[in-house]
Amino acid sequence: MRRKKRSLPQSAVVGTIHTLRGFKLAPKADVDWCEVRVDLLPRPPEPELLNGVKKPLILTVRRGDEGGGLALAEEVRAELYHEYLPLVDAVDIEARSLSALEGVVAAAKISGKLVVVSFHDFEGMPSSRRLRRIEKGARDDGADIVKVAAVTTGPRDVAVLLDFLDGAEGAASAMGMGELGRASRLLLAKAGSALNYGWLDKPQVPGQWQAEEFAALLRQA
Ligand SMILES: O=C1C[C@@](O)(C(=O)O)C[C@@H](O)[C@@H]1O
Repeated sequence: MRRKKRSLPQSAVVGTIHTLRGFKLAPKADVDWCEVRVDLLPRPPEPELLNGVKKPLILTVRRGDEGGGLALAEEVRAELYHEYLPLVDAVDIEARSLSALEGVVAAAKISGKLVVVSFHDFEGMPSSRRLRRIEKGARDDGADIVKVAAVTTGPRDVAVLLDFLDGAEGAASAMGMGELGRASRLLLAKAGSALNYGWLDKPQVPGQWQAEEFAALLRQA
């Protein structure tokens, strides 16, 4: 598949591919984008598998402490990003890995790929001020889209994510995990979150919708 330069997604539903079966489901799935979680797959996928998805693709290779499945040396992780870069439309890098992977961001920019910079909090909800600082740092380092996923247990947590979207200085994504995860995802996608994740094969994060169900609900919401 030839990869043309993508414009920024708007309220797009992303189906995550984190199992080999995910590659089979993706081509027919009624979603806007797909994400390949190379770190969660049993082995690095063959290029044909990525080409077979036939949808705009995000490449993600997370470290264990970022919610990923890989305990690899940073050079190896960078190599994986470089290897798959021509086959995708965007790369997703966790904010804390930006300095280690600055070469990947540079290569993505040169080849016209979108750069998504993510921040995850699997324990709670950061303050609005902290999220704003993270956004500023990410944009300074080249982020086209800044994405936050954090635990939403009560209305205040959802409000923090809505506020993050509302005050963002460019394209942004926000989503809850846990108790109010699903409810927050519908609301945030409707409120303009650029990328909104759901599972294709099996749940990956507490609070995700099945991706096609999510897309259908959003059309009605
Ligand atoms: O950053 C994200 C968002 C996510 O963690 C979620 O909460 O749906 C799912 C991940 O695969 C993706 O890289």
